[in-house]
Amino acid sequence: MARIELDISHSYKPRPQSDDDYALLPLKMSFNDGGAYALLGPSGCGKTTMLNIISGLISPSQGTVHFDGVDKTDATPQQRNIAQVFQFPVIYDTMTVGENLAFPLRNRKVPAARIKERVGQIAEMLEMSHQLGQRAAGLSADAKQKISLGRGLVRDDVSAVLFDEPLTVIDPHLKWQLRRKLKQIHRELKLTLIYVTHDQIEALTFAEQIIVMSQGRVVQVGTPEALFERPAHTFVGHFIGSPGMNLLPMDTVAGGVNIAGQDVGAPAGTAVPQGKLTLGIRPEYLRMADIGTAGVVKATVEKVQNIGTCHLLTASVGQHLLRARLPLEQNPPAPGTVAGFAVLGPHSCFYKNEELIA
Ligand SMILES: Nc1ncnc2c1ncn2[C@@H]1O[C@H](COP(=O)(O)OP(=O)(O)OP(=O)(O)O)[C@@H](O)[C@H]1O
Repeated sequence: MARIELDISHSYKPRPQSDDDYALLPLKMSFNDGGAYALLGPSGCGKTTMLNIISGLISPSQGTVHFDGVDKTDATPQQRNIAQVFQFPVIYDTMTVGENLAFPLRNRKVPAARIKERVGQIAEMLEMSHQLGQRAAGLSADAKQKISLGRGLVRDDVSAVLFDEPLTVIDPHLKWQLRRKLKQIHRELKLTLIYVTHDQIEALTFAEQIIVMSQGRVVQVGTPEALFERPAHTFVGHFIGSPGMNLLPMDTVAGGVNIAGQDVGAPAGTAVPQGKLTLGIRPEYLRMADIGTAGVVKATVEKVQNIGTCHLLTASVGQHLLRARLPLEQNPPAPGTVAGFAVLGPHSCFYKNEELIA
C-alpha cells in the first residue's frame, strides 16, 4: 500500500487555451494508505482521467504523481504496482474460477500454499467458494465480473486497487450486495481502494472519503456525512441527495432577509450572513411551519407523492421549486394549498458565489 499524491493538471489538447480545454484543471489531492475513496461526478467531469493518471495509463500534461514520496510520474502501471478492475470482465474463459483468481499471484511467483490460502479467502468473501472448480466460460456476466473484482483484490502487496465503474454490468440486486461486500472487504483487507462512479449511492455506501468532481475540478473531498450536512459548493448540494438540496436566492433587507422575493425575519439563534447569497436546505430538513413566523416562506404545493419512506412534497416559491421529505405520519397538504416552510434554521447552508460561507 502507498500514500498517493497528485499535483497535476491534464489536457488532451496539445495547446490548451482556456479552462474548457482541460479534462483536469490544476489540483492537489492525496490518498492515504489503506483508505477507501470514491471519485464521484457526472459524465465527462474527469474521473477516469484522474484514475488513469494514478494508474500510469496516462501521463499528466503538467505536474507530478508521487507514491510514498517517490516521483512516479513517468512510471508504468506495472512499476507502480497497481491493480485495476474495469467496467467489463477481464478474465480467461478457458480457466476455472480458481485459476483466474490465482493468476495475478502465480504471475508474481507467490508460493502455492499462500496462493491457495488467499484464493480461498477472496472466493469466500465474494461467495464464490462453491464455483472455484468451474470453467469461467459458462458463467453469467455477473459472475464473470465478480471474478474480475476478485482478481483485483487478490494481491496483498499492491499500492492500490483502482475500480472504474465496476458494477455497471451487474444486475441491480447483486449490485446492492456487492457494494456492501466491497466495504466489508476493505475493512478486512485494508487495501487502498479508489473507485470511480457517477452513482452517488455506490459512492456513499462504499467510500470513507468521496471526491466530488465537476467540469475538471475537485469541488469537495469529504465523508458521506459532510457532503450531506455541509456541502461545500452548491453543485455538491444539488448533486448529492435524492432529490438534491433546495437552493433559493437570498439578500439582506432591513429587519431580516429577502428569500426568493419574500421578506422574512431571521429566527432567534440563527446567524444569517449578510449580502446577496444562495440559501440551501435539504428536503430532509425542510419542515412546514406557520406563515408569518420568522424564517418561513410561503409556497404553493404542486405535488405530493407517497414514496414509501416519506411524503415527497413539491412546492413553488415564484419560479423556484422546493422539495420536502415529510414524515408519513404527517397529513400532507393538498396540491394548490399555500403553506409555510421553515427555510432558516440550524440546517440551513449559505453560499456566496456557489461556495459555502456559513
Ligand atoms: N482520449 C481522450 N481524448 C480526448 N479527450 C478525452 C479523452 N478522454 C476523455 N476526454 C475528455 O476529457 C473530459 C473528461 O473525460 P473523463 O473520461 O475523464 O470523464 P469521466 O468523468 O470519467 O466521464 P465518464 O463517466 O463519461 O467516463 C471529457 O470532456 C472527455 O470528452
